[in-house]
Amino acid sequence: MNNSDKISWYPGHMKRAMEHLEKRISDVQLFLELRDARVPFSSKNYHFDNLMQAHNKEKIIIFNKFDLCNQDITNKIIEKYKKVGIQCIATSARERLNLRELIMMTNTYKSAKFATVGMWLMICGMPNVGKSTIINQLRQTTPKLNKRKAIAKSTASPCTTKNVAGIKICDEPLAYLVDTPGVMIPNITEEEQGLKLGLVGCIKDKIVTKERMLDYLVREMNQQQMEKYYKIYGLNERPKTGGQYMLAVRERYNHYNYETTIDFILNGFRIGKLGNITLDSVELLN
Ligand SMILES: Nc1nc2c(ncn2[C@@H]2O[C@H](COP(=O)(O)OP(=O)(O)OP(=O)(O)O)[C@@H](O)[C@H]2O)c(=O)[nH]1
Repeated sequence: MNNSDKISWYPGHMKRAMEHLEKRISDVQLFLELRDARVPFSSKNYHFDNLMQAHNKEKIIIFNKFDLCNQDITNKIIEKYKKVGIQCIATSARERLNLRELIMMTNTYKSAKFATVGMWLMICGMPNVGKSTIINQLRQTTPKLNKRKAIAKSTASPCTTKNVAGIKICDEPLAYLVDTPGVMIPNITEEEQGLKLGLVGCIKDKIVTKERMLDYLVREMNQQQMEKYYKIYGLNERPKTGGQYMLAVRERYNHYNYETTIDFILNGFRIGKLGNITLDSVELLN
């Protein structure tokens, strides 16, 4: 990642996203901050936290994509957060895990002001963490709403969530989503954070090079003693570097070029084929 990449990714997007959040902040009773459970700290946005504090707003942190992470680590983080009074929950929007529990959790924040009109929520999170998927799935958990078609578009590439204005996501307890899901743009200060966010698809591949991401991934998977990532491609030996891994997979599948192999591996990682992993360490909490 070079400086110009950092600059082009961050300020314009970030400014617009934050302006949008600020405009709607008074309409919202509770924010749902969606993070990718594979990067539970790297997908946090400090500007967002400052904004919440400045406006005295509460939030629930949702560690989504629980089906893809190291679940022991997520459980430890949740335990630690809860001890200091931070509300959080692990979900898998794809597998509809804990969505009803999430809605019940939001209900505990209901104040007298919102008693008859229901809860007004806003979902915020970095690109690709699953905002659209969770919105659509939340509606599916409500019997009367589940026959309607999806209202938020979900794709595997970052930055596709579009306006979804004031929609009902639950009948009992009554809950609405206010306006556009807030897309928080990462403020990347370290290369390692960029590599992690690139791997899970929160930032576009052109921002960090795919070769560096692959090298980082192999190092992490080796450090965590994972085996599935090479065995699944029929390799008997643990590769030492991303380059070694890529060459072995390319030879095995007879790919036409390196680019095809790298995309093949990165896509495999992103859908969880290479094994469950969390790239941030729980020690970052201390
Ligand atoms: N395995 C898994 N995949 C998920 C989960 N939630 C979402 N996805 C997938 O992640 C990708 C991105 O999901 P979206 O819902 O489009 O993410 P988003 O946050 O709305 O993305 P932007 O529009 O870029 O901000 C899609 O391919 C989803 O199917 C989950 O809990 N588990």
